[in-house]
Amino acid sequence: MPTPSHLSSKDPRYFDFRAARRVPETHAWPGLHDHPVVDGGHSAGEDAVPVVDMRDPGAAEAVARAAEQWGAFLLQGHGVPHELLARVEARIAGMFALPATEKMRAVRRPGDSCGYGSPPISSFFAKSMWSEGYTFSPANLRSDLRRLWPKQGHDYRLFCEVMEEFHGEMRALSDRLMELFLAALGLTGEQAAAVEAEHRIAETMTATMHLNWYPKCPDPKRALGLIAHTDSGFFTFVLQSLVPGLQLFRHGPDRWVTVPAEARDAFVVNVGDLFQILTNGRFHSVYHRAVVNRDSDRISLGYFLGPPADTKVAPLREAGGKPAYRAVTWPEYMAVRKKAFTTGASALKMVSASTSDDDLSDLISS
Ligand SMILES: C=C1C[C@]23C[C@@]1(O)CC[C@H]2[C@@]12CCC[C@@](C)(C(=O)O1)[C@H]2[C@@H]3C(=O)O
Ligand SMILES: O=C(O)CCC(=O)C(=O)O
Ligand SMILES: [Fe+2]
Repeated sequence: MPTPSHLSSKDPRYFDFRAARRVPETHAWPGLHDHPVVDGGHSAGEDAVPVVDMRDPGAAEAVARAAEQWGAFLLQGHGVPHELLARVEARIAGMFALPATEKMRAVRRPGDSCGYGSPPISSFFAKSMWSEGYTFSPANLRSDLRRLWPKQGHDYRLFCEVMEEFHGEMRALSDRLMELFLAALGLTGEQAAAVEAEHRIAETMTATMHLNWYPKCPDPKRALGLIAHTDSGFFTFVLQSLVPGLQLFRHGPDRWVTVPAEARDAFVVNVGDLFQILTNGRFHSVYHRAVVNRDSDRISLGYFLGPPADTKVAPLREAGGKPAYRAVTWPEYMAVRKKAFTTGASALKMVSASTSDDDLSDLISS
């Protein structure tokens, strides 16, 4: 049967992770061990991944420290019920356990942000990752999910219901976290309300969900679950199963810090590139990757928040200092980042205030 033209040779349709007895060259990444890996558990001293408890009166200061120094933290006391998170995880596991032919009905088409298969970033690399992913928009949940379950049966209904409930909780939590971030910048409640009235940041934020499945791997030292990257939006909540695999990059000395996975129901919060721009560099995005292991599959969920596609993001006056970045929309930033991947440059540097209007529009359009 002819292969649909939108499938590349890297499409997971051609690779059965379950049957693999070794990691082939197509999936073997060089340079994975250039930096040591350390544990980021709570007793790890300066490598302990910061923890923020939203119920704590000192939460805003804890967010400020973590967002300035790490660009990431574990979030506890968020109020999203354990029982809901358990149902979400069970439904995700069920979705990834579908036969490949069924998952591939929803394959990501070129240029689409939603769909099944490798995440968009994979198109910039020659090697394939040891994972499958599924991206969808909670705003179009029912129609997006019909590509996966065209008959709209029992599994479709349960998946949609649980994801709608989860999205409801997460969208409300996103507003609360945005308030906490503004307080962390030093804004009083009144100033934060004025910022929101002027820019409508929290009100207009959009959510995208990306689910990751990292099958167990016969030779985890050669393979990579998700290539090192920064998230591009404002911030991301990551829910990881009890299997560790997420690593955060830290400088001085350069190392990967493994985020502990045993903290029941904690979300990892990653600061994204557009938030670095919005906060004028006060909070910085975090470079992170996911590794795989020999014994267990791993599942994670990313709930990505960012501005609507037509909204320019520029440094907030209230963040202080001379604006360090130019104003960009999310799609414009993605275009710059694409360019950066192909040239090895830094996308954030490319949108710094020192880039001229003309150079920026060249970068976006070319
Ligand atoms: C909202 C988004 C962020 C994301 C691109 C996307 O449109 C949907 C998938 C997201 C994801 C998940 C895996 C890593 C990542 C870099 C990628 O390729 O797809 C992120 C994107 C991002 O943060 O830029
Ligand atoms: O699997 C993980 O823990 C990280 C996932 C991630 O970074 C992403 O989806 O952007
Ligand atoms: Fe990420």
